[in-house]
Amino acid sequence: MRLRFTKMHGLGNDFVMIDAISQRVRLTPEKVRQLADRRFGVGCDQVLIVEEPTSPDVDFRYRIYNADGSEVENCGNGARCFANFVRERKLTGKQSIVVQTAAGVMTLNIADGDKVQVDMGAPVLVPAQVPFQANEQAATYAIEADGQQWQVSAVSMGNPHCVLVVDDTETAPVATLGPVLEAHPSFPNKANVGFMQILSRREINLRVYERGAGETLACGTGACAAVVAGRLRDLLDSDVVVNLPGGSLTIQWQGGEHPVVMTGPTAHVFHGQIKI
Ligand SMILES: N[C@H](CCC[C@H](N)C(=O)O)C(=O)O
Repeated sequence: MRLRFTKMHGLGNDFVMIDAISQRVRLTPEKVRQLADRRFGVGCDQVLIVEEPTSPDVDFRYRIYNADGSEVENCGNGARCFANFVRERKLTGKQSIVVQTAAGVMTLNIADGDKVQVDMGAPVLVPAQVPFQANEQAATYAIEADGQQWQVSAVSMGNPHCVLVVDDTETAPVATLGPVLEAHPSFPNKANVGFMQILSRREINLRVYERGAGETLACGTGACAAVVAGRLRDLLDSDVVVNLPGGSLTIQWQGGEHPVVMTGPTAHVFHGQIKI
């Protein structure tokens, strides 16, 4: 199959974007892994596919695959790139784009300049819906991992996140503890693991070991989940600058059922074709 694609990134979290409206696309998990492979393929953290909408009140269907071939519910940096991708390809001229992912429906708003603001919806904290194994909902949970006990928050932004507070993201055990918590039995669908350093009530440093992709330079849903976790612990205010290795995002959350709003840049790298 010959495939046209566009390579984009959000703060270095990189994507192969595929327009499945103007071309027939049949991707198996194996072909996703091949596309994502940084030596034998194009190379990316996630593959994002734009499809025709499945209902009249939605502009597009948006499928998200991790580099390991797993289909997932949501991708924050990907949503920003998606918004610019569909406008760049003149698939829409709207400022506000309604998309359906495996997690449900979300609205992408194009902010000024190259910044894109995304209403990521309200966080889900009920353990069974994250999903996370706990008898009752709490701001933090004690779990055993790697021979130690950790206080973690369990937050869903459509996709599951495990967030812990560390003294210094530079020295945090991301490479060793990340994969252990990603596959921890308390998270039946696995988890993206966020290591958050509190700089002030309005700024954090964050590193994320992503489910199905490993540590990435940035994670949009991870930034949202970290701010939610920080507010649940009363460590953060409602508007927070999140510094990731690839750059900074602005996350706003008023608490409760309010949506988490993420604003940040996107970048176009190149167009290409590949035979897979
Ligand atoms: N690895 C994530 C999907 C991509 C999320 C991330 N790239 C973002 O910007 O939110 C998961 O398995 O839920």
